[in-house]
Amino acid sequence: MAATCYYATTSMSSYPSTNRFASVSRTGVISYPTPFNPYKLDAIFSSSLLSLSSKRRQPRKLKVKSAVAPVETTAEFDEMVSGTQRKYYMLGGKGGVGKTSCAASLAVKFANNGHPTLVVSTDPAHSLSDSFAQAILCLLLFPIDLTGGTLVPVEGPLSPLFALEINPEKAREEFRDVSKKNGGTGVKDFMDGMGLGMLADQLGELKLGELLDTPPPGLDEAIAISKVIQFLESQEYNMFTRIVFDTAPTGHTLRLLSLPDFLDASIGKILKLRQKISSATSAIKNVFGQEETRQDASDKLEKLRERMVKVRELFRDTNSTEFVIVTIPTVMAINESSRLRASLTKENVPVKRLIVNQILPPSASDCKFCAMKRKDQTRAIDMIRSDPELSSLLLVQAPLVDVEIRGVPALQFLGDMIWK
Ligand SMILES: Nc1ncnc2c1ncn2[C@@H]1O[C@H](COP(=O)(O)OP(=O)(O)OP(=O)(O)O)[C@@H](O)[C@H]1O
Repeated sequence: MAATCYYATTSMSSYPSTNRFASVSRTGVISYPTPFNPYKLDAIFSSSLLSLSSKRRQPRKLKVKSAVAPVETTAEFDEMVSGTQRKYYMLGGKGGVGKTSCAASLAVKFANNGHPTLVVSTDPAHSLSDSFAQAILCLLLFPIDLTGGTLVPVEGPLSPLFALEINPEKAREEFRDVSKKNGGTGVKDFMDGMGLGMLADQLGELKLGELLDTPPPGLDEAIAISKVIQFLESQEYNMFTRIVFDTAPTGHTLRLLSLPDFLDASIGKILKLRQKISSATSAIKNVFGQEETRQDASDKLEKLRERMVKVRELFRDTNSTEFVIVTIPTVMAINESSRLRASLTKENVPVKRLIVNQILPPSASDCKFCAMKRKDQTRAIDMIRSDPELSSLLLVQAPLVDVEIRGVPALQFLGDMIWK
């Protein structure tokens, strides 16, 4: 069926041409986002904006033969932005679907709507720096980059926006050091030497060596998140009212969800064991003079356990946290999203929104490739509507744009299309 639409003719290579990408209502009327208005400063630094000089012309009427006709839903951004109490948004999904772009665009949108915001990447393969095109700014303006575990200001939004990339290796080392001191091979050797073989066997059961040498996937992220929570509790960071997490791909996230329970139990056992060792060997320890070090390690381990419990609680707190699933309109990605939702439900993690990213924009004249692709995407979107895990979620559609999303103006533009 033919539908009337407006088609803004601009050069394919110029960034603002993305305003051709529109949403299609049930009745087939296509509406376009508000005109793009980049910041001047960012325009200087962001390579994606070098071609801003091309002129935008007035839209003209065209007839469109076919287009993916998704049900028009909004992300209900009003609800996300309301209130000044702190809220956490975790964006996750299959690798490469656009988690970082969506997370960064949400962070920019929050900051532009009055929320001092922090966006954190806990994905071992960070791309937050790339997304903000911050490396360019770093070289010119800041002596630091996002990867150093330091909060980096992101220039452009109306309210403060900071970005942080956690170094998972460092976080893991911290855990390893603490655990080794308290229950790892050091203690085992010590106990063996003291003829406490039975307790040593119990340690063996915990497979502590394995845990420390080849940490379970998700451990890095759990520790990284717990560290973020830890420093957000300090007064210095009270100002942040929105925290956006760009999480690692699905598999990691799922393991992360069950990890706090596992670690909680393991660390709990280690601590109990530590108490047993303590009473059995107090006389010997006094001779060795190690009591203080061990107590210190015990305290650290206990703190780590508490932080893990907090991560678990945070993920499940409906009042302050939401997990947003990001996907693309392919059968494989949607199947994975469905499994992710099922696991999140099982773990009592609140999910309300599903972002379907990279939807082909409507076009007046599809080539064969585009027509096929569009059909494929329509089929995939239909799958969502009949999927028992996904159909109840708010389905938010994000168009595929013709340039890479890099830099604050680009993220703002994407954000204005997704977070409405
Ligand atoms: N709607 C979109 N239109 C065009 N390009 C997009 C869109 N969304 C994301 N991209 C591009 O796709 C690539 C991957 O995006 P992004 O890094 O956000 O994905 P990711 O899910 O975080 O990836 P990873 O799992 O590797 O961390 C980037 O080059 C990004 O610019």
